[in-house]
Amino acid sequence: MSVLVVTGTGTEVGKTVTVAALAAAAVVAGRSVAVLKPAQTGVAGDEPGDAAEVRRLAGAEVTAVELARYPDPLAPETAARRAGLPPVDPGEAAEAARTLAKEHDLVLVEGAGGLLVRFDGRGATLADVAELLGAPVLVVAAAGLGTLNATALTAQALRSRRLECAGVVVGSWPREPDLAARCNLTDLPVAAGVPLAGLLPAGAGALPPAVFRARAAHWLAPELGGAWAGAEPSAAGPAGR
Ligand SMILES: Nc1ncnc2c1ncn2[C@@H]1O[C@H](COP(=O)(O)OP(=O)(O)OP(=O)(O)O)[C@@H](O)[C@H]1O
Ligand SMILES: C[C@H](N)[C@H](N)CCCCCC(=O)O
Ligand SMILES: [Mg+2]
Repeated sequence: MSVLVVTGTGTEVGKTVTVAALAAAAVVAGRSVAVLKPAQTGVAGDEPGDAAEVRRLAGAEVTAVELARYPDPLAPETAARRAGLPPVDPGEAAEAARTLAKEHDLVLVEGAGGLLVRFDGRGATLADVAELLGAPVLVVAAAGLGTLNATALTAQALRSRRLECAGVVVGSWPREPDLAARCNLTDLPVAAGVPLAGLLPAGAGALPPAVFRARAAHWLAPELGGAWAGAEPSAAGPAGR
């Protein structure tokens, strides 16, 4: 059983849809999968969060676990404080992942926002969870101008904590990539110091789940359980290839 922590260079970069693709490729390959979202913010009541979205796209075989949710769409520390609720403890998050790893071939842990977003008043972050687990961290990045700096900063933060970076994935590859995006196919791995390990085509999250599951492996490199050979998604978009 293995645990993979998934962070991003920020929020809204495509972590959830990337986690869903990782889960789908593993399910299709006959592996058991759990997704853990330690801190879900910006959802209230019984609204579906990221873990539920992963299960919707990757299949009901996926075990989806959320440790805490807070209504304000903010960093978990801030959202917990404003809600008067206890923050997520990184030790509890790591223990939850270990427990899931006893019964699943693959456990995917999705952060909230970027790597150093605070969980609690002590400044604990997803990096602390990864350190406690000794788990590699996959970085999900944006495609276009600005992503090189954000990716390099995230990779540097991982290295400074002696955390293994499992690669960088572009969370939403545009149908008509501009000059910066096209150059980033070469420059992103240099900025990150690790290989480019996948491209999620823009719109992938909106595909019918059956199509998403059938295509997910094409978007991820073999080291992530996929069959992506480095080509850009076809212009036909995520459904086509
Ligand atoms: N490849 C994609 N296909 C379809 N929609 C996408 C894709 N990437 C991102 N989005 C959309 O952008 C929004 C943010 O994506 P996503 O939820 O994956 O971000 P995130 O990095 O997981 O954010 P958070 O920090 O809240 O977890 C969502 O509404 C999602 O539908
Ligand atoms: C609400 C959002 N979708 C995420 N769940 C939380 C993102 C926190 C980002 C904090 C920050 O980097 O400014
Ligand atoms: Mg998400």
